[in-house]
Order: sequence, then C-alpha cells, then structure tokens
Amino acid sequence: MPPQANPEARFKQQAGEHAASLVQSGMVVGLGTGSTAIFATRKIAVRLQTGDLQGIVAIATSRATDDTARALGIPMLADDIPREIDITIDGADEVDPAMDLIKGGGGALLREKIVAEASRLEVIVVDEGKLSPRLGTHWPLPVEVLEFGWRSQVRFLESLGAAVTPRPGNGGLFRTDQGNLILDSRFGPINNPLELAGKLEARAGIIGHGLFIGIASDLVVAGNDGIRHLQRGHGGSGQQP
Ligand SMILES: O=C[C@H](O)[C@H](O)[C@H](O)COP(=O)(O)O
Repeated sequence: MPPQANPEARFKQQAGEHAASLVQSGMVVGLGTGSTAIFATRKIAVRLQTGDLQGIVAIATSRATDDTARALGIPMLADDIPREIDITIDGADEVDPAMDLIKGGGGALLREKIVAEASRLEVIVVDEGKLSPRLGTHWPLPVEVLEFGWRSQVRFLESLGAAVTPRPGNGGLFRTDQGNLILDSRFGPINNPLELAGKLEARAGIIGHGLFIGIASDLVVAGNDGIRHLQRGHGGSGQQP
C-alpha cells in the first residue's frame, strides 16, 4: 500500500508491515483485528500474490478480519484451530513497560485471546502513542459479559473501582462476535493487573476481559524514531525503549 499521509496511520502501517515480514512460508498465521493489524494482513496478502510467501494458512481473530482476509485471497483455517499457530500479529490499545496490554477497543478481545494463547509467537503492532507507563492510564478496560444479568456486572465492576460505560452499538448496545456485551470499565492506572484479572476471571457472567498479561512475545512499535522490535526474554525483554 502507498504510505499513509497522517503520521499515526503511517506508524500503524510501518508496524503492521514490519511484522508481516516475520511470516515465513508454510506457517500457520493468526490475523489480528483493528486498524494496525489490518496493515499486516494486507501485506501478507501482497506477499502471497507476488510469490514471496507460499503455503501459509491463517485464522482470524474476528469476523471482520476473516471477511477481509478471505476477500484478499488468504487461505483460512477452520474456526476450531486444528493446528498450532506459529505467529499471530495483532494490535493493542495500551502497552505498558512489561509488555502487558489492554486490548478490545474493537470488541474482538475474546477471540484475540484464544488465538494468542494458541500461538507460539504473539507479535503486537502499535504506533508509539499506545505506549503507557501503566495500563488503564489512557484506556478503559473492555469487559465482555453475558447479556443475562449484565447490570449486576456493572455493579460488580463499580465495586472494584471502575466507572463503567456499556459500549453503544447499532441502535442499542454493541454486540461482540459471540453476541455478548462490552462494559468499558475505566479504572484509571491499574496497580496490579494480575490481581484484577483474577477477580474478573472468577466472576460468573464475565466472559472475557482485555488484560493480556504475559501473552505478547514481541512488540513492534513505530514512531518518530523509526521502528523498534522488542522480544520478551531477549535482552531488554518486556521493557519499552
Ligand atoms: O478488539 C480490538 C483489538 O484488540 C485491537 O487490536 C485494538 O483495539 C487495537 O486496534 P487499533 O490498531 O485499531 O488501534
């Protein structure tokens, strides 16, 4: 694709396209969701068309990405993830210095986490505006809940200190690909993401949340200083530049 004019979009493009270059022939590839990951998906399609890449199969983290990937001619796997995923390239809303994430701005958090946890490499692609000293500083935490009893989840999240906004959607409330609701929960800077994740995971009716802790293996950040690629456990592991 020609370079984007707007700097933020250009950084997203650079990060996404850089990550697409990590995909090798024969790999099983997870395709992320959002305005950054889409650049990786498009670049993978171009590499397939030009013969630079051969024999890959992909799995999408959302219906939207699945539709786009199929339209671009990328061979897609069945939804039951019959094989281990070699590499997934996905975006994030906020990234802290430990390479932990808030995801789910597009509502795809549950499928994204399922695909990430089935992946050998989880490569996160962001523009530098997503870097944050502490998760929750800039972004509410998306919490996916079953429609049944959802107002009780609002009260529960409020009891944990969040200001909660049910995510609006077409003429009502937003629906995830699974038909669930999203409660955008503004906690402010989260002191202990692991502890919060544990409380959310123990609650019946909460189907998923956007805290991705210890899941990203790689972080590709694009910004004014160029593209930086960090790997967990390889020098500078998990620390932002
Ligand atoms: O549900 C959506 C995903 O977690 C996205 O990867 C995340 O919101 C980042 O999206 P974008 O690259 O459009 O900022």
